[in-house]
Amino acid sequence: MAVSAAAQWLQQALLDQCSGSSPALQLDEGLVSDLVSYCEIAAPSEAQQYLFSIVGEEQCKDIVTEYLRRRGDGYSDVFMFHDHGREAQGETGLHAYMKPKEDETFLAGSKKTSKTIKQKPNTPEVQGNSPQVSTASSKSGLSQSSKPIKTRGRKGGKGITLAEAAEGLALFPRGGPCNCQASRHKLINNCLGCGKIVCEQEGEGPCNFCGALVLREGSDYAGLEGLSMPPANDAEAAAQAFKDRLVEFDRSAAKRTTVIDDQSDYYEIDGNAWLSDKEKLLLRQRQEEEERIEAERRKRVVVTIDLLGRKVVMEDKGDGKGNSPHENLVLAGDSGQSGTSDYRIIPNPFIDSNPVYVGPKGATGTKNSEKLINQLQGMVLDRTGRVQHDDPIFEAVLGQQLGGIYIEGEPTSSKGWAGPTVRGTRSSMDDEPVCMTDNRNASMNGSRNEDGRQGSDVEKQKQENFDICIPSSQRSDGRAAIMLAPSLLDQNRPDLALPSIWSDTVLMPGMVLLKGWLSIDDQVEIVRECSTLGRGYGGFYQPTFADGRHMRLQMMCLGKKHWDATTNSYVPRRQNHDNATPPAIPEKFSDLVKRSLQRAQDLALKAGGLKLGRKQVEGELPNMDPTVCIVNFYEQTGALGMHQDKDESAASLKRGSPVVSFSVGDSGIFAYGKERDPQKAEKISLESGDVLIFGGPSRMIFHGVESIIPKSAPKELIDKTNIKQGRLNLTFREL
Ligand SMILES: O=C(O)CCC(=O)C(=O)O
Ligand SMILES: [Fe+2]
Repeated sequence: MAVSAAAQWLQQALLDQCSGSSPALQLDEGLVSDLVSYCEIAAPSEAQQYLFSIVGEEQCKDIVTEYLRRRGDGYSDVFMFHDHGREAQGETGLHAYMKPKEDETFLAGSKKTSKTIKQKPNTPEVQGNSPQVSTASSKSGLSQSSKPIKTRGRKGGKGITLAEAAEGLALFPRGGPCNCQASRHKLINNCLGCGKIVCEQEGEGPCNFCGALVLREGSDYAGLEGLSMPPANDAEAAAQAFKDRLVEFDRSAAKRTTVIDDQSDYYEIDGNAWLSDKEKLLLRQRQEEEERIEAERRKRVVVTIDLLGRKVVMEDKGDGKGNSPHENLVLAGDSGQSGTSDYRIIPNPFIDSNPVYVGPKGATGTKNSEKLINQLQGMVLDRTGRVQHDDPIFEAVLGQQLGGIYIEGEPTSSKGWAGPTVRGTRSSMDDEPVCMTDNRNASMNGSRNEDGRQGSDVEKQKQENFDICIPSSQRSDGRAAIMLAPSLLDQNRPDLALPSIWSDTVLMPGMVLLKGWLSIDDQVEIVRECSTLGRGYGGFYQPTFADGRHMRLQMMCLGKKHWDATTNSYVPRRQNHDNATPPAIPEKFSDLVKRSLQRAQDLALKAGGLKLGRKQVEGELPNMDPTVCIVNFYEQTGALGMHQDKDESAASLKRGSPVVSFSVGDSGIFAYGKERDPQKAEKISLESGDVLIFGGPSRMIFHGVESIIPKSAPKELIDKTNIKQGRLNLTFREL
């Protein structure tokens, strides 16, 4: 092995110190040789320190100085004696690797002595990003050269093994210390000594904190494969292969891992430090798009508020591709009139029975009613008569009768819903009658004919008067009357706890109720006859009191005279309205009156005989031959205030000639008593077919009709006559 001249000089200088009679040193030749060998591989400062500690500073100070000078590796005395142990830093700003103290953990299994790197001024020892081996020899032997050595297995000297790096034989490109923890600069690796996260700013090399070597994964500097010894046997080879697999698995774990960040669902955009501006913009756009889609979806929800059913129904109309079957569907008449109508209505999708179109033909009646009907043409009602929406015209007719309006479809049963058996308000009869209905007949005042009605006038009158039934012209095609449901006020009105009367009853002396005495056939005949008469000359009209108030009913008089509401008297002509003479009382009616009176007299006799112990009953319920009949038709809101029937002749009244009253159609709450005060009155329900007779001692009772019970008429009667909702009453008297 070649030995440098400096080493030879040092060896000789030390041996000289050991020779002579009084040698300064007592070292044998072998020891001196080892000492020189070590100095040759050590850095100048270490060699100096080594010699001082072995030989003694006093003895070998000059020798060391000369030896180092002879080595000629560029270190100045100043450096050697004053900068010992300090990390060398060249003009390139690169750090030389310094081995940690021996008691510190460095690289597993490495206990090499560190070497301080000699750095020549203005001579970069590191080129590019690759470290170069410093001027040092490998441990295997002393190097004669101060030039960088080439590493094993690497061409061009650009790479070193890990072992060499661990020995401190490499210079690494280093930046200044950085604590970004790889958030600003890319990651090099974690320091295995202290855990510090080393970034590219710091670069590979000794950890700035603890000095342990930190290399990036797969570093060119770290020839791990070069370090590994070939396996000694198969078991070791298998173990190494297994280790390599585990290490590879660990290294590629990040690539195989999919991170699902739930929080990103909530679009924490602005406050998210991990997003770039571009990513934020992208996420914001995506968020807006999703919000827009959601808003569109919500718009497609249909909400139906069913007031009567007391429920709110929501229907999602789906994805918008397929509309609801009801959407945009406008019900139309036969001729497609909906296309031209101003009142097209989208039907309620949640009612079982679809609404139907109001036919073009309205009811016969006054101009006002015709106008109303005309307005309703083209509108859509459901079969119950419920209005499909809040059109003002519909609202206008809600509180009124839709007389004469027909809808297409099956006939509607008036028993379609169940109303209470008895209901009414106390207040309705407190005062004198007040008009609560429309003035549909008011226009008739203008057509008053002083001369009475004859010929064509009569025909004209037939078209104009009120009809208690649905007109026959509209019946033939099976159309059914619109049945307006009772108002909420009606529905919620507390029922009066009236005693039910199921059979013929003597209510008081001279007052007898014949329950259901009129057969259905009788009732049908009465309705048909009154409908015909009512529409004709001298037929129905709405009377007006002297003070201008309208009675809440339709009236016509039959027989000898007409009752005048303005004068409370019987007159031959309807001078207060159209000067018509009253139609005659049909024979059939008179016959029914006589027969029913006979029955009532029988009952009164029995009751009177039992109650009063008298055998003479003639004074209690006399016979009567009807000469006049007042026919009243009460619509749903109709009523009649408390009154006495005292306009007949004095003789008739004195005799107690009875009033015979037939009730047909909807039931009515009938109040009666000895006083006008309705609060003190008895109340009974007069139902279709009932006959009430009051005469004799009861002839002058106060009585009135408090209210009408909607839809309480017998279905058979409606089916056979198409009578409108309301109550028909006929009172027969003898003048
Ligand atoms: O409608 C009724 O039941 C009574 C009618 C009445 O009292 C009358 O017309 O004078
Ligand atoms: Fe009366």
